[in-house]
Amino acid sequence: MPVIRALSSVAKQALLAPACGCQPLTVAIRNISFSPRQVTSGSDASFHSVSFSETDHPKVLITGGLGQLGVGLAKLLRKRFGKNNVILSDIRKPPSNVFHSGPFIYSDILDYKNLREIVVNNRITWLVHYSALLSAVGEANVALARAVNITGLHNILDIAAEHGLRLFVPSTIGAFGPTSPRNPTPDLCVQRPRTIYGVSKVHAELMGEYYHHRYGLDFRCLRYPGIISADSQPGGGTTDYAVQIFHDAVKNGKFECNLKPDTRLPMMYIDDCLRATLEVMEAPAESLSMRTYNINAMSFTPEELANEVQKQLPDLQVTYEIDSVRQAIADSWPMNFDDRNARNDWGWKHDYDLPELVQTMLNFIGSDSRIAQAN
Ligand SMILES: NC(=O)c1ccc[n+]([C@@H]2O[C@H](COP(=O)([O-])OP(=O)(O)OC[C@H]3O[C@@H](n4cnc5c(N)ncnc54)[C@H](O)[C@@H]3O)[C@@H](O)[C@H]2O)c1
Ligand SMILES: C[C@@H](O)[C@H](N)C(=O)O
Repeated sequence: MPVIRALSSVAKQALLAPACGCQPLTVAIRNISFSPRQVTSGSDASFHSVSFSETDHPKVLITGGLGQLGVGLAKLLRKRFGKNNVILSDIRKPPSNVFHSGPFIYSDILDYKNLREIVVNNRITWLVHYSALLSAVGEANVALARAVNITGLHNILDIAAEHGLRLFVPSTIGAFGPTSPRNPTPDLCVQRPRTIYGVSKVHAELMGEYYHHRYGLDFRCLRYPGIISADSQPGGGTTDYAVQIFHDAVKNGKFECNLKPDTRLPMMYIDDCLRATLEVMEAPAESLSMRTYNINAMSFTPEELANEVQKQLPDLQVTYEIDSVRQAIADSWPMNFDDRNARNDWGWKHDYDLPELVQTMLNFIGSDSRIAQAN
């Protein structure tokens, strides 16, 4: 009998062992009983038992932090948790204002050991994973997008599970495709995106939820719409036109749009997006009936956006020169996003609709360019 018991225990361990064939590791964190990747030099049980207490400030690492969203998120989180509790990271060199505004560290998410070292040495408790190649640049470099968005995500998931981190990974309207209901798009429906970006984001949603159920990982994910910001540039997506129009309108009075005038997409002002991210990270686990939520604010077409901008800048001239890659992507994405679950579960509520968005963007960019002219 002891032999049978031993064999059945080995079989159980084998069944529970992750696909990478690593040894399972028992850690003293709520539900996590198995690590998905082997810790090479033996587990440090005392480290794992020092888990983040709800009364402490979290110690946050943001990957891919020098893109459109990371610097703004660091600013918001530093206001709440203290400057030194939020570390920005990226593979690019930070501009001097970012470098001097708080901790910055080099981190390539494809380097697993380097990531682990950063998490351990800085006693990280929250990880916000922003590194990615977006939809349009992803189509231009599928191999790199696959590496960063999929292999990189695997590193992040394993590190987060091993060290009991709360993990935020953004998804996107791009995680839906032409066979999804597009008007509106609910949280749960067919997801067959036709871009490497979308495929990698569906993969991230599913892997995060799987790690949550299998290893107890505290995975949280929001599907962002196209994000519009004044003081940071978008990184090569399909919704970038909705940022560029403001800069061109103020500087040149002319804008050439790369999407058709009637292409309707869900959009959000950056302050709403970053606040939603903080709110879902702080939401009590019991309030989350799902781990991946749609969030939305507004939906508009290039023509509707141009009309709203022209209320403030009547001389703006808009022409259309369609980019066939971006147009095909946009035509497969949601037109309206159904975010009722986020609103009901953890109280999501946006502040900015189209008129406030336009006013805020023009005020910001207008005052910026007046300052530049004066200098
Ligand atoms: N901006 C949007 O409209 C939007 C909408 C939906 C979802 N999202 C998601 O939000 C996240 C942040 O978006 P963003 O607009 O700031 O993206 P971005 O393209 O502006 O920035 C991404 C950053 O990732 C970094 N990066 C690339 N390869 C890396 C690597 N190997 N290691 C570490 N960093 C690497 C880049 O240097 C870049 O600074 C992304 O995951 C994106 O998919 C963004
Ligand atoms: C929508 C979002 O994921 C990004 N802005 C893109 O267009 O690729």
